[in-house]
Amino acid sequence: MSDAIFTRSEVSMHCGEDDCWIIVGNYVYDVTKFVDLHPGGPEILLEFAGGDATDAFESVGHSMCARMMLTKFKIGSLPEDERPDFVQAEYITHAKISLPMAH
Ligand code: HEM
Repeated sequence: MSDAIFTRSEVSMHCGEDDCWIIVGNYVYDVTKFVDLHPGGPEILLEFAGGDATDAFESVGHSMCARMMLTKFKIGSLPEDERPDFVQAEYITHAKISLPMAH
C-alpha cells in the first residue's frame, strides 16, 4: 500500500475533514483519522488538507514522537518528478532514529 504513487493533483482532491491527505517531503499521508486528535488542533492540519505541509511540519519543530506517528499514516509517495529536491531524512523514511541528512 505504501508503494502507491499519488500525484500532487490526486492528493489535492482529498482536502476535507472527512478525507484529509497531506504531503510531507516525498510522501503522502492519509491523516483523516488523526485530524481531531492532533495536539496542535484540527484547524491547523486542515489548512494543509490536500496540500504540502512539509515546511509547516518542519518549522514547528515536531518531536521524534510526532515523526514516528506520521509514518503510521503513510499511504504512498509522490512521483519522482514531483518530489522536493532535498534528501528525505531517514527518521521519516524508516521510522528509526537518526540525524537528518545534510542538504
Ligand atoms: C500529520 C502530520 C502531523 C502529525 C503526526 C503531528 C503530530 C503532532 C504532535 C504529536 C504534537 C505534540 C508535540 C510534539 O510531539 O511535537 C504536535 C503539535 C503541534 N503541531 Fe503537529 N502534527 C502534524 C502536522 C502538523 C502540521 C501540518 C502543522 C502545521 C503547522 C502542525 C502544527 C502543530 C503545532 C503548532 C503544534 C504545537 C501545539 C502546542 O504545543 O500547543 N502539525 N503535532
